[in-house]
Amino acid sequence: MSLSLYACMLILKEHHLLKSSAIQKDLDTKMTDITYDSRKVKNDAIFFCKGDNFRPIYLTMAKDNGAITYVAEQPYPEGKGMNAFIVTNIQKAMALLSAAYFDYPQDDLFVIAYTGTKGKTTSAYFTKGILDITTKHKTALFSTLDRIVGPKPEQQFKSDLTTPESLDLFHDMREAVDNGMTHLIMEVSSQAYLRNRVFGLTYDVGFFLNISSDHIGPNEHPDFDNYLHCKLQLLVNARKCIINAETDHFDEVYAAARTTTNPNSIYLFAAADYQTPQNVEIDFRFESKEADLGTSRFIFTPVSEKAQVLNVQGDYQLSLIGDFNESNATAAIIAAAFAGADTKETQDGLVNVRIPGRMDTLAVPGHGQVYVDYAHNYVSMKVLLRFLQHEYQDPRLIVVVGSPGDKGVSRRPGFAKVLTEYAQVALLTTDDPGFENPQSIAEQIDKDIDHNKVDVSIVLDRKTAIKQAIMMSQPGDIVVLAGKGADPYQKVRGIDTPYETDLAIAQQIADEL
Ligand SMILES: CC(=O)N[C@H]1[C@@H](OP(=O)(O)OP(=O)(O)OC[C@H]2O[C@@H](n3ccc(=O)[nH]c3=O)[C@H](O)[C@@H]2O)O[C@H](CO)[C@@H](O)[C@@H]1O[C@H](C)C(=O)N[C@@H](C)C(=O)N[C@H](CCC(=O)O)C(=O)O
Ligand SMILES: Nc1ncnc2c1ncn2[C@@H]1O[C@H](COP(=O)(O)OP(=O)(O)OP(=O)(O)O)[C@@H](O)[C@H]1O
Repeated sequence: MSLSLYACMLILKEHHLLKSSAIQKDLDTKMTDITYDSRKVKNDAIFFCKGDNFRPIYLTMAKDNGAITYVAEQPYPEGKGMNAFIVTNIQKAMALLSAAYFDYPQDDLFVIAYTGTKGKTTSAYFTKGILDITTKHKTALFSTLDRIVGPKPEQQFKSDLTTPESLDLFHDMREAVDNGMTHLIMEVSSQAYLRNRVFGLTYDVGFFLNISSDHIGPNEHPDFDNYLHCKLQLLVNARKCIINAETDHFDEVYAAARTTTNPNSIYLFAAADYQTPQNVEIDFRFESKEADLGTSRFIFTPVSEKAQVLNVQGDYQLSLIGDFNESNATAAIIAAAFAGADTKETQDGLVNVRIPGRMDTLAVPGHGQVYVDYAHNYVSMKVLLRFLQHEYQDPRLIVVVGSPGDKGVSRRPGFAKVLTEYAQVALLTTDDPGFENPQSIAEQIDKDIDHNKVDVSIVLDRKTAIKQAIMMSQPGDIVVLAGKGADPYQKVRGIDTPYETDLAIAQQIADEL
């Protein structure tokens, strides 16, 4: 892979990003490496000076390590003797130049993108389950949990971000294409738009699943409007837009899709009995059928004329319980159908999908049923606890939960509200405290809980909290270990401190009984 100075110049000018340039060599000079990390620079690299924590010394290091060109929002004396592109927006410039450097790998992939406050990972894994059959394992996945760029085990690794930095995104797409992948399913976070990680990227099919208050705070979005605005950008950049008609702010979501997409390419889905306030026509419906505590069953029906051509009507079964997962699976069926899946592949692909940390369950002899779930804001906890309350017919709900530090501050009153509404016992504990004091986070949740309704204790050591919750539970009770999912770490003061996982701890406690 390579990129010439001339190509950089053209791309930056075309997008009105170039403020000035300093060219030391022939414009045909090619850069044969690309990075934003001085520690990774190889000879003849193009280096991006970006980020809140960028220091000019990194440019010196990059130059010493062989970078010949830098891109930045301001000129740096440290870059003397290098080619320089000074741009108005480094994140946009990096996205555009990375796409070009990696030779536009998105053009060789059918790209399915999911955004939404909740359900992205689940929908993405459901879609992968189906398309692995349809494409014979030629489907890549960029999710919060895993990045899968090929069929071999060494082509699968853990993600650090839901949506990677643009340079990494296009790099991994190129790897996927070179590994023979034909399809890509990706989760797109609101941060990805805020930070221009997906600037210039168009999706074949883009999904808007839902929106609820989250990710607002000093290191995230300034307010809800900004959060919604960023999420809507996915629809503006999708060739086909699929919207969960039951989402909050439906009017704004639908309007965003229509700004760039013909209504013929916009599809809505909803539960069988859901009526959109404006009487907009629903294209796909799903209807729950009788389920047991291990499986969900539902009927999926394309109802509009334009939806019926997809021909994936049928009865579907999931190994992942939770009525919200039927909505997520509906999205996956639509995505897979647009990618060419038929009903049989879809049924076979969905039935065995399990996602680490989503509705994992464990029966503890002599005690309650344990659920480990990644629910970590008001809405996701509410749908989870409401579902368990309904399925188990008003059991005693014992919930172990904490709220992360440095972000998502609105989750704290949200947890207090949902615990008051549904739980009988709450053990407030530690969940990625970061640079905050976990005791103080727990107290912030605790102060808004109605103590007449919920028996609350603060047990900061998460393992101890889990043990106490399980040991106090009686047969018939439900113990919910919420928020961490399958995370094998606690983020403490900038360090991912190893953590055994909620499920492993629960299993260990059960084994020791
Ligand atoms: C706020 C945010 O988006 N920050 C991301 C961003 O950081 P940044 O651009 O500010 O870069 P930085 O970490 O300040 O580092 C400065 C630069 O110096 C470079 N450097 C550093 C050291 C050195 O020796 N040499 C060197 O060149 C670094 O490579 C970097 O380019 O780029 C980094 C990658 O280069 C990301 O790791 C980082 O994500 C942070 C850690 C993060 O946690 N982000 C969260 C909020 C996030 O994006 N979450 C969403 C999900 C939430 C949602 O649903 O909205 C996600 O998509 O994951
Ligand atoms: N459609 C949905 N509506 C509400 N809650 C949901 C929905 N789907 C999943 N959840 C809840 O949210 C949790 C996280 O689900 P999932 O990982 O699929 O979402 P996500 O959008 O990827 O989340 P995040 O951005 O936090 O990583 C689940 O464990 C479940 O409790």
